[in-house]
Amino acid sequence: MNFLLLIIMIVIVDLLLMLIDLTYSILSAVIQTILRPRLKCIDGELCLITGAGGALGRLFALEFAKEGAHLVLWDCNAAANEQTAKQARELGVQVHTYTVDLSKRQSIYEAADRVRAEVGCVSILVNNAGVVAGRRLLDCPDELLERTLLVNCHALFWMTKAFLPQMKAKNHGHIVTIASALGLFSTACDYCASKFGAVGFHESLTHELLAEDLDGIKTTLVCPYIVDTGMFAGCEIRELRSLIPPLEPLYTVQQSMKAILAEQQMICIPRLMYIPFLARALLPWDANVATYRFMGGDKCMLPFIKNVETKTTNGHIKSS
Ligand SMILES: NC(=O)C1=CN([C@@H]2O[C@H](COP(=O)(O)OP(=O)(O)OC[C@H]3O[C@@H](n4cnc5c(N)ncnc54)[C@H](OP(=O)(O)O)[C@@H]3O)[C@@H](O)[C@H]2O)C=CC1
Ligand SMILES: CC1=C(/C=C/C(C)=C/C=C/C(C)=C/C=O)C(C)(C)CCC1
Repeated sequence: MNFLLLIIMIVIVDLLLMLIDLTYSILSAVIQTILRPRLKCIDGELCLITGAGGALGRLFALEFAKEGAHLVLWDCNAAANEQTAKQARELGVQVHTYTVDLSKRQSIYEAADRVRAEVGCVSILVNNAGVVAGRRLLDCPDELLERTLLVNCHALFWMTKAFLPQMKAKNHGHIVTIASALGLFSTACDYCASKFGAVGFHESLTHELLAEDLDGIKTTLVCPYIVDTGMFAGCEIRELRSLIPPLEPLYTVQQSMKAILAEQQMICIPRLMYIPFLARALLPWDANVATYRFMGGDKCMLPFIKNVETKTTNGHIKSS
């Protein structure tokens, strides 16, 4: 009887402590939103960015360079990657480039070994590379569907397995996942499943680090809406699109940088994207379908898919 009482007391005390933690977390999140959070210094840190030859990857590289971080840039497109490296070197930081195919696990592990031997310990990892097939499910070759999952989702596992051990050894590091608003709510596109996977990976990794009390290793999840980089050229919602225009690439990266340097857990860009995310969880399915239809979210990928089809017919689109 006394033992049962003791257990109940412990649970009540734990519950009270949890409620204090919960209130503190909500209050500090509100205060962080209102006040300017303190940004950490990353001068001299080694930052690896994947997809660094692409639009957002290049801007991330330049922003990290401005903060004084040395760079390791990965991309499958060597020429574009070198172009990013050239611009970053002009900012006075050391830059090392690697041509890596992120859809191949072995290629990731081999490049990671080379980085460790040739450059040193990566302390900031920005998993930015991403692809989309942009076809209707039944029209899409299996290899392209597979590539979306390999690059946008599986690669996150291999990258983390390759670079987390050194971060753990020092209890110091930061792993950034560039996912998407389409990792929080979906529309008709092969890409969504891979980005949902990326969000799930980020969350479970974060829980694992917390459970091991590795509080020196931070994680940040970035979930942008459409960014004007060309990756989703044609994707649009109905006439109301001026309410939610595509994001400027530089704005997207600067907002992401603020979140990373503030060691923020997650950022939706723009904040408006929290609404469909919450609606997905709170409203019945049919209510969500009604809002999708009203906003044009149900068919937003059709013009993009048409674009891809046209380019494919003209032979401009790469299939791997
Ligand atoms: N643009 C948008 O609307 C949004 C983008 N995002 C995410 O942001 C990230 C960056 O997007 P963005 O800059 O627009 O895209 P880009 O296509 O401009 O850049 C992606 C880069 O990754 C490279 N890459 C593709 N596949 C591989 C691979 N297998 N191995 C190594 N590198 C590869 C690409 O090379 P190559 O050009 O040769 O294929 C390219 O240089 C992606 O994760 C994307 O999903 C999130 C929200 C919105
Ligand atoms: C579905 C949907 C919307 C449209 C979202 C779109 C068009 C997102 C595109 C995101 C992209 C391209 C991300 C890339 O990573 C609204 C109108 C916001 C709200 C209703 C539900």
